[in-house]
Amino acid sequence: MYKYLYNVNDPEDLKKLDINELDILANEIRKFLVKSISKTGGHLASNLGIVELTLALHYIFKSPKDKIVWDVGHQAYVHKIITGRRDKFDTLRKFEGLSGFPKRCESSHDIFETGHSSTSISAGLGLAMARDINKESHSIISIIGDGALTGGMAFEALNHLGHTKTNMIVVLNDNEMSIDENVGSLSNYLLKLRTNKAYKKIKDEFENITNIIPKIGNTVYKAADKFKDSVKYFMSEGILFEEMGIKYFGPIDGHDINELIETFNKIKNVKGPVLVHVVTKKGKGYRFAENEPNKYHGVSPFNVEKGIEKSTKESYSEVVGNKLVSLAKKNKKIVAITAAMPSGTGLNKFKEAYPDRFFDVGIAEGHAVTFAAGLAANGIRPYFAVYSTFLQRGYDQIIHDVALQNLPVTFLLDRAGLVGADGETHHGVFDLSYLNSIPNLTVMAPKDKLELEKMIEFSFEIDGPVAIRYPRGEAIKLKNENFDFKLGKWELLNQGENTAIIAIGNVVKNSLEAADTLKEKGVSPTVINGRFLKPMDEDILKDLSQKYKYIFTVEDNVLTGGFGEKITSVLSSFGFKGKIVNIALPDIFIEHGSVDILYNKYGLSSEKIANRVLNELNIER
Ligand SMILES: Cc1ncc(C[n+]2csc(CCOP(=O)(O)OP(=O)(O)O)c2C)c(N)n1
Ligand SMILES: CC(=O)[C@@H](O)[C@H](O)COP(=O)(O)O
Ligand SMILES: [Mg+2]
Repeated sequence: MYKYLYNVNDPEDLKKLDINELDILANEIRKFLVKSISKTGGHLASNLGIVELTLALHYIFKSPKDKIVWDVGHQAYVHKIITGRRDKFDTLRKFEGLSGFPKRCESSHDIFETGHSSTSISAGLGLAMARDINKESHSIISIIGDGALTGGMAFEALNHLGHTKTNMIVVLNDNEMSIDENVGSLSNYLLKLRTNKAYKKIKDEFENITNIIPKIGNTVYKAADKFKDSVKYFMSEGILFEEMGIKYFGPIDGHDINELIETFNKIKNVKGPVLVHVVTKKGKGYRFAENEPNKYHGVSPFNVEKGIEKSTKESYSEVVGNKLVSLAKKNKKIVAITAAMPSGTGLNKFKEAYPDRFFDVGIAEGHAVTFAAGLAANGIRPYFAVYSTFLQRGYDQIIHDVALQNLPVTFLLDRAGLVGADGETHHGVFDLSYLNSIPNLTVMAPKDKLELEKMIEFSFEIDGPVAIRYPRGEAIKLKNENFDFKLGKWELLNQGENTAIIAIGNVVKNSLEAADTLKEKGVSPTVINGRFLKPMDEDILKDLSQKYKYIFTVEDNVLTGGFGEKITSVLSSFGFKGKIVNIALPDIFIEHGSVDILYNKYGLSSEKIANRVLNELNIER
């Protein structure tokens, strides 16, 4: 089935192939990607689009001496395939398997680890500066997508790069898509560059001229630069990158392997910072992904012939989207904000229903937070739906721009807790800790769908900042519902004796199940839904401290600074003499793998919670 794929075990093997053979290899890689990812799940469309670009980079540069730095890293599968990891693709994103992102422990070709967006130019510049300090000689190539380029860090890095005049290559992989449609004025600017044929033609002619002039010292380069400058001023309203001191090359066809190789060959020795603008098609070669690249950005296993079939399960993100739409119908001041994740956060429905009250700011979480603060300072009620892990980008802004002024901004923290296959970079396991210490902020976590809806309604009644965190995946409905919902008041789910389990959010379910198991062993724990992290229910805690010998806390957050540690400190202030056991995630970065496997490994499954209680109580299992 494959003629060349299995012959490439190292980038050097590419160099034995001619252009036609590389083209055939590109098609084989696409087939392999579709077949393999349809079984494991993973990031499909971005990788299908970047095949020729990856081959050309590895063809011209000599990795790992030359350093290839991926932005976000979700599009590094082709790079993994040709750097000796092809045969591990059946383990992709599975527990103890290949990571979905670059990982230094996996290969010397993975220079810099990622998962979050817009880091590649900063990291590349750091590598380049270190190279210069160390007096080494190699190329640094950062590959950034048009979506990732909307992130503030990328601009900060370009600003720095142009100023330093360091030798470094930025490859802009422009497929006109973020996960969803790309947004912003920069995206419009790239469109202009892509479609400005006249500019491209003159630039091509300019490049032809410079190629035939004998290159004597620096003089010709300088003259050519000057000429290029004048063309630039004549033809364009101002080329952003050139104005920043970065030489712009492109746009070039990212599926024409010959053009890519020629371009990289030409620019590899150009002095100073260079940006190569490459135009690609997201989802290239697989009909379904080409037609709906957003749907095929990140996929679960699917049928190759039929494509992805619609899930019948309702996710927490959908619950949020629907609830916000209904709330916004009644309250005209409600607006919704996303940082480039309208589908992921369930805000697409809001976008359709209220396009004028919906804002996609691009991959710009920090900006989104302060933008929300500005809206709130002028009487609007913003709801910013964002993945827990990405809100880490807006931490100072939450403190400085929102909480300090006690502004009514609601943060909807999606993908809180363990997310599974994306691993270390994407688990939302720090939010309870990082939000806990912020004054004025109310922090809640629902145990299920109905409580999440209630919390969203409730947040509108609070005249100050609110954060609600909820997990990735299917929204569950538990039996116990007590909507006597008051600020800072917890919910008693199960009245027991001697022992209490206080759980927050997604692990309330596991704690209830653990209590059922424990009953069979003669232990009857009280189970409490600790729905508010902040403020805490000190009345319940006081009561427990007087009546109970053992108190267990359960959270899908790191132990340090989280729910359990806070309860421990409140209980000790009440002079609690019994034993407190905090069940939480350890002080390490949690690897990728299914949530069930990770819950089991880290003691958060119902079985592991029950066993822990029995162990502490010295009761045989
Ligand atoms: C800080 C941060 N916010 C959001 C995301 C989610 N995210 C992952 S990939 C992506 C789109 C990236 O678009 P682009 O760089 O153009 O790459 P493409 O998938 O189009 O190849 C987004 C928004 C992220 N990884 N990091
Ligand atoms: C690479 C990235 O950050 C996103 O594509 C992320 O993997 C999406 O995660 P979900 O599948 O949870 O939406
Ligand atoms: Mg893109």
